[in-house]
Amino acid sequence: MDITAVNALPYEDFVNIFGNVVEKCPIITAAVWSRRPFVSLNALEAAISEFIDDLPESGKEGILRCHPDLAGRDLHSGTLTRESREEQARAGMDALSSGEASRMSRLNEEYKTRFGFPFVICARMNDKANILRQLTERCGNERAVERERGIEEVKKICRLRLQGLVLCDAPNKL
Ligand SMILES: NC(=O)N[C@H]1NC(=O)NC1=O
Repeated sequence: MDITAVNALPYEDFVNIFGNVVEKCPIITAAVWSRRPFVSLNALEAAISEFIDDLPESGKEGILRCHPDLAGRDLHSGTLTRESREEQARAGMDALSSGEASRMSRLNEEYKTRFGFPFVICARMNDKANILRQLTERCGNERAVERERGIEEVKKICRLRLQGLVLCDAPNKL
């Protein structure tokens, strides 16, 4: 799908195709549709980033709260979105040893209790060891630092999801 085809999409199709580039936040996709035409995929990504950056702190935290825990309940109950399932599987989150799983669960809870939103990291850019290390380290940060850090990770996840949709030849997605 090239950018001309993206720009030609009615909003229903645009939201159907791109609605989960930010996890469970189709409102962002619906909002940026009115910024068409995009000169490139980067311009679409930039429009999403700007929308997120313009949100108040509560909105940014709301985006983080739409993300499932890594190796959390949704993974075990099979209720992850397709995108998140693939990302978590690629980082080995579905194949943790019982020791790793309990450590991840304990740290995820500690993080959420401390900050009021879940730990978010771009799973496709990190392996299991790296995720556990970063989760441990980031538990020690300040809330404002983690809010911004989490949002940076959301943008990385978004970029890879957009690339997967637009750069791979997927006419059936239209
Ligand atoms: N909590 C969290 O980071 N979740 C996510 N990360 C990612 O790459 N996909 C997700 O669903």
